[in-house]
Amino acid sequence: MTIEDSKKIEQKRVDKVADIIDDKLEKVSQYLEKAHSETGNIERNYGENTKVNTLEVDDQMETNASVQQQKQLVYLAVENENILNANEQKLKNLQGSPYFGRIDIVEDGEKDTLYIGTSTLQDEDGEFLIYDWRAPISGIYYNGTLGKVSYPTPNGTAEVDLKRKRQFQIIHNKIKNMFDTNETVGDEILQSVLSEYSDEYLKNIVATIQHEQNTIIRDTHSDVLLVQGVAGSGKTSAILQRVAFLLYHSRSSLNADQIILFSPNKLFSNYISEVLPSLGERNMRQVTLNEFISLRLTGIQVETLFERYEKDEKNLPQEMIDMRLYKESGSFLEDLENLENANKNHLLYFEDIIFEGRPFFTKDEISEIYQSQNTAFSIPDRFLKTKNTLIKRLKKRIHQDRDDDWVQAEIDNLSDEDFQQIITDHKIEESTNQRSIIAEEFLKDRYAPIYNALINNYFFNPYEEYLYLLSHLDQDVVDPEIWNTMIDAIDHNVEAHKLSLSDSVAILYLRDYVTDSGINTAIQHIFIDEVQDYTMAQLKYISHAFPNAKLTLLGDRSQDVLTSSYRQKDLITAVSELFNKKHMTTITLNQSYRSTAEITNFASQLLPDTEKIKAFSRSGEKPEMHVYDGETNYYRGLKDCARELNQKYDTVAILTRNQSQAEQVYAHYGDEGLLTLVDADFRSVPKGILVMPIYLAKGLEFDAVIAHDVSKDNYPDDRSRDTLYTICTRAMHNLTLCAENELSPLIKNSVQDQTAKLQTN
Ligand SMILES: Nc1ncnc2c1ncn2[C@@H]1O[C@H](COP(=O)(O)OP(=O)(O)OP(=O)(O)O)[C@@H](O)[C@H]1O
Repeated sequence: MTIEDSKKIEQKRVDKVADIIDDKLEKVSQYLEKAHSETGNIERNYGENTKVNTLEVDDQMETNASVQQQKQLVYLAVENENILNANEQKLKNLQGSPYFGRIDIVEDGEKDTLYIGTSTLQDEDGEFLIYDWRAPISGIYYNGTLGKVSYPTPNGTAEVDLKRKRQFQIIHNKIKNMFDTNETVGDEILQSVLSEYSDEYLKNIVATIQHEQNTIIRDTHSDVLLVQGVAGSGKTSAILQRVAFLLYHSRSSLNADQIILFSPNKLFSNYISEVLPSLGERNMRQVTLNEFISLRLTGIQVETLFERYEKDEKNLPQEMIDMRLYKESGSFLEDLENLENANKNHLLYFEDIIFEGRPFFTKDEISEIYQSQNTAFSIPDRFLKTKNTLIKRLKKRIHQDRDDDWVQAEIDNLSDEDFQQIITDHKIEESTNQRSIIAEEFLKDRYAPIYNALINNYFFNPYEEYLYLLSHLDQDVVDPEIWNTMIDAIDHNVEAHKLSLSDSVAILYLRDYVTDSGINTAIQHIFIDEVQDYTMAQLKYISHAFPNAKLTLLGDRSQDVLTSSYRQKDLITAVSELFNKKHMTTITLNQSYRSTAEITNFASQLLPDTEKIKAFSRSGEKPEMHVYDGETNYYRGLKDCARELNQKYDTVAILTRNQSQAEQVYAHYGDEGLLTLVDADFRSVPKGILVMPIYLAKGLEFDAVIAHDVSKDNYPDDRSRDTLYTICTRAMHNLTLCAENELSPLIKNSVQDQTAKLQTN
């Protein structure tokens, strides 16, 4: 049979499946409409008073049985609607492009043909028209070459003979491309996908997942999965496909709320937000490291990495580097904990508990309770016993105070309604001492802030404790005098309610340890993108805060924009040392997909020989270097260049080293309407000509990139390598580097090697 004949047969099948999808969609829409009006009816039946909040079903508030029953009905109706909505979304995702792969297999002598798409579809008889890409057997499509292959089943590994692997590109239900291949997923389809222009949102890669990426996506065994992947190798894409895979794999025990992705910034969060919905799944929770820490340290302004980077001198003094490296290491946290344990007689720093402007429990009273605990117990145990004693004393006070005159007077002053409310709220029955019971409940409400303060451990001052430990730490990192100056600086900072990231993490770790709190056992998976920006202390804290979570860490040691000026250890080595007690798998991705081969080869030259990138065979224009004589020429040239590129490409990003350079470009531009200055408050990346510092463009990609001022002054030496590399690798189709006067030594060779074209102006 010719390929054309096969294509006709395949097209017929696409038409048939497309009709079935349309039919199913219509039915689901009808069911949905019905379900929606049913939910409305149930709600309306009970009127405003019993109206139930369907978003936040708070069981404690309403105890009334009929309301509970009502809630259950609404809950079921909403659940039903949710299921239908999810179904509808899945069918919509299949519409127009129902599948992308086909495998022909022989299993136990029986032939079978399977089509693979974003979700399962069955016909009326239960026949599978499409297999979900995450089904165990679909793994063959991504991993196996023709011949004998195996896949996991609940009863062990099954073997099949893979006879054919076919890929489709189906657009608007028409087969645009169709190939039989022996490879993971052949170049033709990838070529076509990768040559598309950039979008506001990252797309899923489900149809073209590559072998190595598939290993990351389908890993279910590792406690820590570390991926070192070159720029554009699909790390972020793999994370999102992996989340979708895990949700399918552990459907009954895992939901999207039990997964957290630590992402670099808000722009990035928005950029990736469409991938999971396009795969029929809900988005996981997303948080930046700063948000995560700030939430746990209320009232403190935690310095962001970006802020610190902006402030950092290019040449940090060696002592500063040494202190930073120590305070960012996992062993720093261990040293603090060990020191805390070493002196059994050390008195923790306690705080008065203030109620209505006066100490309710003084720190002397609290200290006395703590000191009366047997020192044979651990610090967290003694702390807990102290807390329990305080709670008991509070209860006793409530019991004692209830007959006090002021309490009785306050009760007398209660309105009838409030009085009655206490009786109803606390189900107080009529009895001789009803009034005392009411007084007690009244006091409980009144003293609730004290109870809260005790429960939240506000009587412990972790800041003072941290400063104390720092000043007693037997460190040999720097001169004691310099160390003490650093402690004084933190002290000042705390007074101004400010903290650096590394101090915040240490304080949180210490607070959690002493108070035995801060742990979230519900989270099952933590994903960290751009892990090269994290310190080992931060990773240690995250893994301590989520003890049941498996970690997937993805990064690129060569994109260490924020700390390359002083970081020394290799990412893989450092992470492996930190998690040496856990089952860890490391995967390396060397192939880049984002950029044309010309751009990738150029960027690759910036890296040491051992770290070369494999370019994908998509060719385009050679990167250009424009050198201008003097500032006026430079900015005029930069502007012309951006305008010219914008005629061909929707998004042209001028990327700078830092915020002030971005502002400088913006100021020189004059014609403001033509250029958008993107800052940390942006939630999405607009089209047109943009200017932004590279750290905000982390993880993003643009059709065309202009690297701003790649001169000798701006990128003088090796320490600028990571920044320049990260800038260059954001470009998909076109890369232009502009410099004033003299080119940076980092790229001078590229002209001789002819990986870039030089143009002097
Ligand atoms: N298997 C694939 N099929 C199609 N496109 C892919 C594939 N892998 C990666 N890509 C594309 O390559 C580009 C880069 O992918 P992604 O952003 O996931 O890489 P990354 O490793 O996170 O990059 P970086 O570290 O540079 O931010 C994206 O446009 C993505 O869609």
